[in-house]
Amino acid sequence: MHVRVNAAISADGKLSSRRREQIAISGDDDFDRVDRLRAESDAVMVGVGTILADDPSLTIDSADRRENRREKGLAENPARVVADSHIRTPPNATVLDDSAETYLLVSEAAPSDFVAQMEEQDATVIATGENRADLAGAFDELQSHGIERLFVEGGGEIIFSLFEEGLVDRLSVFVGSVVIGGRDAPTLSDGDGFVEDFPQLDLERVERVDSGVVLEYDVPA
Ligand SMILES: NC(=O)C1=CN([C@@H]2O[C@H](COP(=O)(O)OP(=O)(O)OC[C@H]3O[C@@H](n4cnc5c(N)ncnc54)[C@H](OP(=O)(O)O)[C@@H]3O)[C@@H](O)[C@H]2O)C=CC1
Ligand SMILES: Nc1nc(O)c(N)c(N[C@@H]2O[C@H](COP(=O)(O)O)[C@@H](O)[C@H]2O)n1
Repeated sequence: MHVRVNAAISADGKLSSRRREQIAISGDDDFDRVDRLRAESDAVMVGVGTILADDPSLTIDSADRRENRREKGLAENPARVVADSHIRTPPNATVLDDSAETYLLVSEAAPSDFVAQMEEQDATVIATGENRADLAGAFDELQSHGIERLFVEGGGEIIFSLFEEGLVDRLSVFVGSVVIGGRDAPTLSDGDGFVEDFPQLDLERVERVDSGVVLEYDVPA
């Protein structure tokens, strides 16, 4: 499986403010770049923190791109994947609507009545890991469902875990020309953080987009 991570950060590295509300850091051109990357993927993934904060759709905006996928025999939207160990995704979350397939990556500790409720809503539940979803194991299972190109849009907790487990192949970051600040505001990579063996990146491309810049990195194995 090929895993690409993308996020938009402020010039001081934040994904959002301390209120953890959705903030449009990207401008129109960057949102369009992200829409193209979604269209080129088999699935779009976020952590449940992003579901609770943003209630995203994770679908493709452009009708042309959806049509293009249909012509290739693909579903008009990529699948949606939510890392959600104990099922905190609300039953009325937009990712559970019928515009795309949805996978929930849960742990074996996820309450069985919540699992049943998600399955009733046509979500596919993949259980790995004792108390927290085991991402590597869950990705193997996603591959068996035909997901080869996974596009991860955040947030900071899930991005850290993916780097920690060596699961990231590519990273693109839009750096907006704004300062958000706040010691409790989420950053691109949160979790416990690294103290040694910091993942190294190869900077491949820098492009001015909107009033910011897109940095495109390869992540060597
Ligand atoms: N600017 C941007 O591009 C973006 C901004 N955001 C912003 O980021 C914030 C949300 O980020 P954040 O709170 O970090 O949430 P995340 O979306 O990273 O979700 C984190 C949650 O995912 C669950 N999870 C399941 N398995 C794992 C695992 N193996 N490793 C880590 N987490 C796992 C955990 O909950 P549990 O233990 O219950 O499973 C964890 O709390 C919001 O403010 C949102 O607006 C989000 C995306 C993009
Ligand atoms: N690329 C990008 N730029 C920003 O400024 C953002 N705030 C985000 N957020 C991500 O996009 C998701 C919203 O998706 P929908 O438009 O609802 O499909 C949001 O949940 C974050 O993952 N991204």
